[in-house]
Amino acid sequence: MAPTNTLPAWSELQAHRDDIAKNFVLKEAFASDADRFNKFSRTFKSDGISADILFDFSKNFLTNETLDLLVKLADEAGVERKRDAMFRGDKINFTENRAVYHTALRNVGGWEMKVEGQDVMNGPNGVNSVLQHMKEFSEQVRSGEWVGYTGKKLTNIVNVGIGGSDLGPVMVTEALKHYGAPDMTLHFVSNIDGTHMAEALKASDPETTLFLIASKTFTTAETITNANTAKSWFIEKTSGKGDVAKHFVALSTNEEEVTKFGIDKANMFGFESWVGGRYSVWSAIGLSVALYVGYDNFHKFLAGAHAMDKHFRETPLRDNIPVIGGLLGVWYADFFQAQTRLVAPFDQYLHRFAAYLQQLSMESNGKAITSDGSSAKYTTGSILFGEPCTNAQHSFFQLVHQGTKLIPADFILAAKSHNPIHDNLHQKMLASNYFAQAEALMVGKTDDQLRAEGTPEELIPHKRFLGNRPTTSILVGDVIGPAELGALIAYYEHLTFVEGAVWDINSFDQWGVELGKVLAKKILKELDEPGNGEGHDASTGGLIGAFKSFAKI
Ligand SMILES: O=P(O)(O)OC[C@H]1O[C@](O)(CO)[C@@H](O)[C@@H]1O
Repeated sequence: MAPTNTLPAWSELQAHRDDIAKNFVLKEAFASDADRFNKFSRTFKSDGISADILFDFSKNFLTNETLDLLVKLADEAGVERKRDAMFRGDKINFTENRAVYHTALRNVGGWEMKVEGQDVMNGPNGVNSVLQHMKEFSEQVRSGEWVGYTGKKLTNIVNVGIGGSDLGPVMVTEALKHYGAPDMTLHFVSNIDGTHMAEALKASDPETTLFLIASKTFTTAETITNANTAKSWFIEKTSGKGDVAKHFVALSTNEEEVTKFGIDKANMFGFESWVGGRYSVWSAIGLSVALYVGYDNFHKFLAGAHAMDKHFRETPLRDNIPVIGGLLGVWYADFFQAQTRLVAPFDQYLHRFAAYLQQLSMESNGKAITSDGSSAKYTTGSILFGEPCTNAQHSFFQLVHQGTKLIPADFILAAKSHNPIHDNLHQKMLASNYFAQAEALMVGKTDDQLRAEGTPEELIPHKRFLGNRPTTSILVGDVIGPAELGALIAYYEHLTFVEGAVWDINSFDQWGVELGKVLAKKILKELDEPGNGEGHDASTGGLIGAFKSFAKI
């Protein structure tokens, strides 16, 4: 396609942006249009999910004309065509020659889904058969029918995986803790830092521990090293009597490596190469979720995501919620030079949500090369960060309110708490902060207001809030249950897709993580050889030498 910044809508947006930047004051836009909230909010409703989710985009730099132009840009960039290609199973991950088909994993609606003419849902290794295996296994473990080598129920789950084979399962099991089996303890070991595994093993009893070795490729150095350490520990602790087949299962696409590791292929939960790591929580990689919250809840989680898929697939662009979210991402990044996006859930259960979204967003759209191999002449992927509120307010929100950078923010709140303790006071305080932060960021505080409060003149510049800082407020109409969580994650997946489609980059590869891996492999060998390694710059060589001398290696 023609470079995105040469599309007609791009220059129209640029001209429009100059106008908006000069004249657009959010609070005045509300004052002059009583209908603004209705105009720019969208409610996500679906049969697949009992609660409505309200997406309020009205506190963004948006007018009718902005939305028209952004939709025009999406049209010209072929967002719908690219979306349809994804749902058709085309190989849109063109640098790896793969389809991008995580939507098939949650296809509870019975869509026909094929890759290279092959039905991916049915058949011996199809999505439905893996789901059935996950259902049976999770039910057997939860009921105590599947026991360890001494006949004890397995209640301690250790998931060994990194990146997408860790972040999704951690985030989702934390988010759904309310639904978790009370007798089950979960550990997620990802880091190659031995401390991570050592601490998990310290808290584990081999008789009751189930290891899930989660790796799409089953070649990731950290995961395989951690898995081997876990296996040695298990064999040693059980004096060789422990039955690996009962205590180790694999979640992977690579049967050969799984078998080499010593896991019976009957205990392997497979998926296909068209599932990207950061999109894999819906696949066998989500087994820890099914074990912890039960298969029915896992199924609801899939159903919530499918409901969002349906909305994304079928809704015209102007009302399409992830499309609006993605276009706003482009709008701020490319036309307002916003470098970051803040996602702050007002929900303690979502305390790993931003960490999860960091991989989703930054591994997907941290690319500078477009589909024809040329460099993008515009800004792409934003830096995503976040923490749950109200904690974040007492930490980095100072910069969001009064710093020099524009930081568009998403705030997420559930109308109902799973823990309405103290007569729901906590939830009401949480909600009041959710409303107050977005309002404060928008309305700011003027010098006149400060003066009226008696602020000394010399403090006025310090206490002034310029306001006019955009937010998107997402309000879940009930508690955040499995289906609502599924829909929220799918919203961000599709938002990321839309951004990547407009930027004309491949949101589905991750070559940028390779170089460091290769260098680390070489240096690992050098640590056991004399000297400071071969061919390094003076700093790297010097550091290697200092490490060896400090650590007496
Ligand atoms: O599941 P695997 O193959 O072990 O990969 C783990 C992670 O490593 C990455 O490839 C990045 O290094 C991610 O994309 C992926 O989620």
